[in-house]
Amino acid sequence: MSAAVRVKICGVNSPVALDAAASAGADMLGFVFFPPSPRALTPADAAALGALDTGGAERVGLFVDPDDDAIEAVLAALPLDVIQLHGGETPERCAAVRARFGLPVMKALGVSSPSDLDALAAYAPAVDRFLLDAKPPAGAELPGGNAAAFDWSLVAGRAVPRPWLLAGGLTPDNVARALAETGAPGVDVSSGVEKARGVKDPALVRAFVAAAKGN
Ligand SMILES: O=C(O)c1ccccc1NCC(=O)[C@H](O)[C@H](O)COP(=O)(O)O
Repeated sequence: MSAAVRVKICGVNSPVALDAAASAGADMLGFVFFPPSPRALTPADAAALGALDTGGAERVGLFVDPDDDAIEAVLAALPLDVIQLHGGETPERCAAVRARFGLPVMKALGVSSPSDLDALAAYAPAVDRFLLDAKPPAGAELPGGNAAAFDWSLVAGRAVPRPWLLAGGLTPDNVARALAETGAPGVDVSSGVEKARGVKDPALVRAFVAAAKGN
């Protein structure tokens, strides 16, 4: 029997969203610390959410090319279980963040061609997990969370040297097919469970987790 699919709901930015994801059985809750995002939290917002029960889900803090002070400020407000780096961080920077904060690092890599996966080998010693995502479409304002999918055949059956999540354009309607076609051990979603940009829909969150976990 294959291991249970791990599910991350990203862009959790309200008590309603947190409760929906936690009660649906999400394994990871993503908190965005990138001010231009409509999903972004301030450290004060994070402190309020940090008081809520995650139901055992890991708290993942998402940063884009952060300096150490930015991560410090968040950690002072909200204990994190994982740091997601979603910018142009080098393997050396990922290793430095992991050493400085003593937390697992999940590195997001954009995928649009086979050669993008060559970077996995260089990052593997420096990180604990990968998130394989679509590259931002032309003109996008955000490096992620754009409801854009990539060609799943690029990662189908691929030996990824760390636990990983498939991301980009997933929805309750396509996640089971994405898992079947790629063999990914886990999935990440943001836009596909929103009723408006930056606003999670509890019913879509429940439907996504159920579809990903085969319930
Ligand atoms: O979601 C954001 O607002 C965001 C902002 C800046 C960098 C990354 C961001 N999201 C990264 C994620 O992990 C998303 O969940 C991932 O890109 C998938 O997004 P979507 O295609 O919208 O499901």
